Amino acid sequence: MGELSDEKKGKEVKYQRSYIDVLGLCCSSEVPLIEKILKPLNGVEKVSVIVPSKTVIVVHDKLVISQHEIVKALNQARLEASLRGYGSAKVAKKWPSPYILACGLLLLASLFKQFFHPLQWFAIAAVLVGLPPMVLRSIVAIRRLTLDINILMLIAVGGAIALREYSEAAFIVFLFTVAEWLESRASHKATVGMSSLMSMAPQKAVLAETGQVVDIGDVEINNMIAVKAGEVIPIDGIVVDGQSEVDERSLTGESIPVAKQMNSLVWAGTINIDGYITVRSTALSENSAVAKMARLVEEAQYSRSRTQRLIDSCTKYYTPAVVIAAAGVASIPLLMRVHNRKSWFQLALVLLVSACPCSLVLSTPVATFCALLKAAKIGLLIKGGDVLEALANVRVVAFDKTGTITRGEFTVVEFQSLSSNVNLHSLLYWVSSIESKSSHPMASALIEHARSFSIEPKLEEVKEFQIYPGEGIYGEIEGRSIYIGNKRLAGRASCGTVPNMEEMKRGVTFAYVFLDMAPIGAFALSDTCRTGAAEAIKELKSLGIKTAMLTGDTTEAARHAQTQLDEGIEEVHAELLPEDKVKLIGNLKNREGSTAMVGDGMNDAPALAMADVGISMGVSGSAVATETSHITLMSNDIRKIPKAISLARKTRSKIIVNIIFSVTIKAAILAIAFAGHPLLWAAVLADVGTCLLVILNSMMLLQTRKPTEKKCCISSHKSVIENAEARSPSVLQNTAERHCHSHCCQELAVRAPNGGQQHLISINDAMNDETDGPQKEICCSENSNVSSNTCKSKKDQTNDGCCKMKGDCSSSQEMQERTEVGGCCRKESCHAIGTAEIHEIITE
Ligand SMILES: Nc1ncnc2c1ncn2[C@@H]1O[C@H](COP(=O)(O)OP(=O)(O)OP(=O)(O)O)[C@@H](O)[C@H]1O
Ligand SMILES: [Mg+2]
Ligand SMILES: [Zn+2]
Repeated sequence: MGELSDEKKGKEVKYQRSYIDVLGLCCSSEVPLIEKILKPLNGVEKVSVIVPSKTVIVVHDKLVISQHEIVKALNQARLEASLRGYGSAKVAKKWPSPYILACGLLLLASLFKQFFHPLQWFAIAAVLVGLPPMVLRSIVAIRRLTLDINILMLIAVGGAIALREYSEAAFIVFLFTVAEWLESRASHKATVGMSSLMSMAPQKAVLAETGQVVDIGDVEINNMIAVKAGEVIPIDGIVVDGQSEVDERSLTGESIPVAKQMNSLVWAGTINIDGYITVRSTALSENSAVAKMARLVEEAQYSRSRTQRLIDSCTKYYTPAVVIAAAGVASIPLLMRVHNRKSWFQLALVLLVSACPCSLVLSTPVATFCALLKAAKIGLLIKGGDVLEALANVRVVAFDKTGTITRGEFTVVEFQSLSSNVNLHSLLYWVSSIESKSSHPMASALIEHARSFSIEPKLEEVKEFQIYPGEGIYGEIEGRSIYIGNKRLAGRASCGTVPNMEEMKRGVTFAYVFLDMAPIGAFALSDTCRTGAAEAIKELKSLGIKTAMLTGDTTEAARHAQTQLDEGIEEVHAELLPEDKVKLIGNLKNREGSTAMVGDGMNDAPALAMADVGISMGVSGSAVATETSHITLMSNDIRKIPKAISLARKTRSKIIVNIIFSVTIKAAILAIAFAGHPLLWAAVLADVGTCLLVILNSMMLLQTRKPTEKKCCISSHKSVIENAEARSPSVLQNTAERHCHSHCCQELAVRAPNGGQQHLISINDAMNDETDGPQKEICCSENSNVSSNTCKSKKDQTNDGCCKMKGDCSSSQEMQERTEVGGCCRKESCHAIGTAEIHEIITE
């Protein structure tokens, strides 16, 4: 075993993954060519070609073949390959090459041949200027025995010249080269997105102890890494020293910075905004969340969707069939000596040009690629085009409750002993010690509860620990066999009757503690719904999708959540075992059609696998759930689910439009040709034009509409800070800490008129609420963009969170990073974000 893993490790070190930009990759018909060039090379392990972004990914043995040798091999075939370094996306060719321009000018001149006949020779010159790259690529393709678009075009040009239609020949060359340039420009955006995803984490890290800069590949688990303000965190890990705000947008798609202190988890590729932190690495660089994400997006490229497979298998026959037909149309009239041989020959050429299936071949992968990229940007990891297709067809979405609809952050509302022989103290001690071995969300609440009574749980005292999924846990402590869980567990504990805990607050989760065939304790916990859960359900409904809740929790807890969601969920099933969830998903699939399941826990994995689309929660969610699922929500925001479904549906319609477009245009050109008007230039224009339009149409998926929820509450901060300060500073402090610790206004505390009770509402509700002014105060006391330690003291902070005077900055080192804005200093990075957001509010 040890030997095997050593070997594997050696392999990982030896193999390198290189990203190569190939500008000359214009059509998917060139994929086999690239594979034929690279696969036979010694040391090349795997080649994958991503057409939409013109990227070739090569896994190779760096000792046998270097990156530069691979690039050289591609360049020998005139593929304009170049190595992509870290963080550098290739620059799109802004201007067409001088050859293309010269070709165009000569062609233009030749069009005036009516006035001056010798001008027709300019067309020949145009062909000669524009042709060389096509010829060189054709030669390579012929040598590799592949038929590619360059060869087809070359034959068409030759044919046009043979027919003495020089302008036509020049036109083909010009159109073809211009289209290629336009395509590379169009796909530039996709390429940038792709490479930014793949090179999000830096390649170097600074060791905290020595200050030494090392290659990220050499960082081992449990190394201490120093990350300065403004730097990208290079590795996944735990903060062991310092505190900071981290921008996790690259991973979760959330624009709100997250506060990190001791023991917080941080991820590679996220940006440390304003503090100096030391991070203990918890994963090797190649296993970081971002590396996994990049690998998944990458793999999603070669996992072809059903539509794509269908198209690919059609075009496999289409091209040769059309080429053979063209040969027939050209040669048979020649042999039969029919009189209008010229028009038959023209028809053959039109057929030949139409044999290129590029727009049809590109119709699905480009749209899929753009959709996956877009999804990754908003924090949704979708594992392939097939998933996207399935998602577009979803009719029902089923949710797990704890940790999915609710936060999974329980608080103990009641804890009592049911037996006169057991005092509360020992009961709490036993329960908390056994729960220390569980990772269930209830466990941490129970442990906290015990600690609040100064009882320290002792993990090491627990023997024979066991988990009963959907029921509870079992453990032995101080020689006692204790079961903790719901009433199902009574059977295991051989306890006949379970007391009906009417006195426990209704509508919350409750559970029992059993010892020696009798219930000795009972406790009740509560949990609240996630921000945006109700909204997500509402949005799903507006998309015509049914929702269901499948929970292992009590009926009361399920009802409680349902009430919080405004009775939005159509089907609620409670007190389920993991296998019941699987059965119910099966039922839903039969009854309603395509079903998605959203869950977080390890016990949800079977249901996730059973569903047509399994969606798991969070980078920090259970690993099993993440592995089994088809989609991972990088942030725990379930509002991303309706977004994902809309995206999938949009992608589906883009693909349909692309296919219809490609097929009808090609069919029209062929029909016109067979009807007696073989227009060669139109055929070429249709071919390159549809290709381009398919790409542009798909790229529209990448467009970002500014989401309204991004509105931040700087203006509302102000009013609240002012109002609260006017009343009492402690109110402000309190509100800040209780509700606004996550920096911005995901949630706002709203004070009722006359200083009544506070309650929480979501930012959207607050923004949408028309009533404004004195009756309502929206708060989020601290400025979201400026960390609280910006100024030496809170008093020095102005309403929008900056320090009044430069001298108020807390340290000279920090001062350098600040800029002076309107007489106050704040951090440069904050300043940038701050202005952007203020601006947004003003314009709205
Ligand atoms: N560690 C534990 N301590 C106490 N009770 C437990 C524990 N684990 C599970 N239980 C009991 O089992 C029930 C269901 O377990 P679990 O939460 O794992 O199911 P689930 O299907 O994931 O439900 P949910 O929809 O609430 O996430 C819990 O409500 C609780 O009563
Ligand atoms: Mg669960
Ligand atoms: Zn084509």
